[in-house]
Amino acid sequence: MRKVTVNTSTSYNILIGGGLLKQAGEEIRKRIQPCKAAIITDSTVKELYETEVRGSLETAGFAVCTYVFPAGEASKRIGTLEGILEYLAGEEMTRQDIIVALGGGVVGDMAGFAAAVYQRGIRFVQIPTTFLAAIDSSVGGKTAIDLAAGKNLAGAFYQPHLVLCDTDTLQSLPEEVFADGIAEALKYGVIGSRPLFEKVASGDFRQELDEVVETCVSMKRDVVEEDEFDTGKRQLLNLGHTFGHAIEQKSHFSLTHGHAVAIGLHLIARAAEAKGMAQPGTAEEIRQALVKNHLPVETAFSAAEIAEGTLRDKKRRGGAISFVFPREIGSCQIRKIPVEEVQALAETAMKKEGGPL
Ligand SMILES: NC(=O)c1ccc[n+]([C@@H]2O[C@H](COP(=O)([O-])OP(=O)(O)OC[C@H]3O[C@@H](n4cnc5c(N)ncnc54)[C@H](O)[C@@H]3O)[C@@H](O)[C@H]2O)c1
Ligand SMILES: O=C(O)C(=O)C[C@@H](O)[C@H](O)[C@H](O)COP(=O)(O)O
Ligand SMILES: [Zn+2]
Repeated sequence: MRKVTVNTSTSYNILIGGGLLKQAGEEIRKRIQPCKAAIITDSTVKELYETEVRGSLETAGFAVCTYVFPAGEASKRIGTLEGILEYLAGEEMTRQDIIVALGGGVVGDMAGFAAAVYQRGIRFVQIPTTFLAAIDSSVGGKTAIDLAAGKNLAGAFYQPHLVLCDTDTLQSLPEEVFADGIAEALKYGVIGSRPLFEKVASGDFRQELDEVVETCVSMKRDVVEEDEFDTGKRQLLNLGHTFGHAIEQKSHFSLTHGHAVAIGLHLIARAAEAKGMAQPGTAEEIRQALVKNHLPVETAFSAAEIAEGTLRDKKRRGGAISFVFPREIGSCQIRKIPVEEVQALAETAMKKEGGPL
């Protein structure tokens, strides 16, 4: 088992390894006295892993109840949050009890936000079951729901008490869901590690999953410890997300987060290169890595539509939005772009000799 420690407003461990689900109860009991534990999960993950986690918690002395909502991004909304909060109240959960978020990023973001606001905050444990959640969303304390206007527009910074990543659960992921995580893993590579980028780009790292998860969460840990509340360096983790979130929202969330980030990553690399900010060849290397891993690199939305969606980004401050631009694979910079120049930036990203991309 691998262990990464995160020292933020609260300190917690990320445990990574095969077979951890059956140790969940024991690992949680090492940190939290037996109490009531509400497992929050989605309809798909419930069928796969809830029984094992419930059994492990009960053996360790926890009294377990489970709340299930329909799988998918469409559930990451205020109605689901209300359902969870009313359920917790109906179960008479108190501040000494815990939430266990069992699932992908949607479950983690939803359950984390519920934990942040229920009785003004109860402890929660993340048990990620997608590659994306394992390397990214379960760590760092961003919790959120979507609004009709855009992605993650209501939420809280609220750190988990423990992250338990059983990498065996990643075996049951459909390929396209696994690929969502690959987009975020490539993002980490572009932000700060060419070796990671090359390993993930090769598509040949399934035998080294634990190591890849550890590398990614360690990179995220380093950034989040320095800037927990996203006022500076943490914005690097938004590489590919500024256009990506706009595309995701414009698709009415029919495009998954990871797939939208893949397109956003390619577009911003093209823009950086066209503006002379990135080493020539960077965008093509990113494009090839994405295509090799069956991720999209283009969108049918226009530059005007993407720019319009981008205006609601949380990195906007008045008349400017911060964008993360690659310099080369392994190095990025944050630059402010005036709102009125965002559409031109999107046009530059989409322009191709002889016509638009
Ligand atoms: N908080 C953060 O820092 C952060 C970081 C990145 C992404 N996110 C958010 O995460 C969400 C995307 O997360 P995701 O890609 O995990 O999507 P998801 O949670 O919707 O999971 C994708 C699908 O996989 C299914 N699934 C989950 N685990 C499975 C397993 N082991 N086997 C088979 N099927 C399984 C789910 O039921 C779902 O249908 C987005 O809402 C995004 O905004 C948050
Ligand atoms: O943890 C972060 O910080 C990130 O930016 C990670 C992203 O992968 C993630 O999608 C995050 O939820 C986006 O943050 P947001 O603040 O733009 O909603
Ligand atoms: Zn993301």
